[in-house]
Amino acid sequence: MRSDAAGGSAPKSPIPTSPIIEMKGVSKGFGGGSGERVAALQDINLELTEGTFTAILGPSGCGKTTLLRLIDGLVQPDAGTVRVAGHPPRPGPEMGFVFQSFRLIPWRTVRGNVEFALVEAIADPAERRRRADRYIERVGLSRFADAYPRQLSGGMKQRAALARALACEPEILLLDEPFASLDAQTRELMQVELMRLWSERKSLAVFVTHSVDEAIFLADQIVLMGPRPGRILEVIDVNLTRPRWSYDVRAEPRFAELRQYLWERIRALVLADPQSDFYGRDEVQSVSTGS
Ligand SMILES: Nc1ncnc2c1ncn2[C@@H]1O[C@H](COP(=O)(O)OP(=O)(O)OP(=O)(O)O)[C@@H](O)[C@H]1O
Repeated sequence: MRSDAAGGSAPKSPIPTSPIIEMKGVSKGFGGGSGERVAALQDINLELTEGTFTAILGPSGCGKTTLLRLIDGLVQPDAGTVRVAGHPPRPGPEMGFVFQSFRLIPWRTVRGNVEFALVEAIADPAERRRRADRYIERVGLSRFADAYPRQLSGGMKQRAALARALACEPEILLLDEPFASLDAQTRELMQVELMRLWSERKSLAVFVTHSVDEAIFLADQIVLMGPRPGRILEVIDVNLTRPRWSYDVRAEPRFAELRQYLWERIRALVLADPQSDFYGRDEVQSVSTGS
């Protein structure tokens, strides 16, 4: 299933081989409104290795979030197995989460939010503060460490949420459309910020997104999913040199090639999905995915 979509010619990035996350034959359904079971994911087989950044890309409702929830153990599969470092998954400090909606505690400051996430991992309050301040500094929020979430812009809130997740120094970082609510410019800046932070520790990262450009900019590999029930169609190696913020990666022929290939595939999936608002419509052809 792994593919080098449209025959990319860039050098391969060295991807280690030991799988940390393993999903075998995983299916998951939810109870529908009229009592029937609606299949969200079907026969998911996926291995994710140490130090890799994986983007999960696919149309709305294809099960991207459900796949993340299976990895963190908050959702259990109906069939198949999920293993994290050889064990059934369970939420804990080795897994960090970043959400689109930030989920900061409104009555705590930025520092208070980060420290709170460290309570279980670090018993000594002074050490906890040092760690929190280090990560707040890393995301460029030192001047706002004593600010409350309501005093921050969307981009700053997301940086605070990133600091909170990264301060726990997780082995696995799960990100569910973390930049979807940001304006286009802030979103691009946050993508670079995330890449800088991730490249320092290279935890295994799984990033859910609707954006083709975002997936290509960030990921070592893109898991392309199809809808209803959600299934993996293809795993594509990105094969673009890192760090990608240090040159105009979007002008690379490989970037354009991947972008066109992925957009064509997603467009075809959406047009063929009877439950999609765009089912059977041709005018979608000219719509750009943007970032
Ligand atoms: N707790 C739930 N109860 C009932 N149905 C659910 C639940 N969670 C997800 N679903 C259904 O499972 C399917 C997959 O949902 P999921 O949120 O994983 O998809 P997604 O690809 O992340 O969607 P989007 O891109 O729109 O955020 C959808 O049809 C959704 O309605």
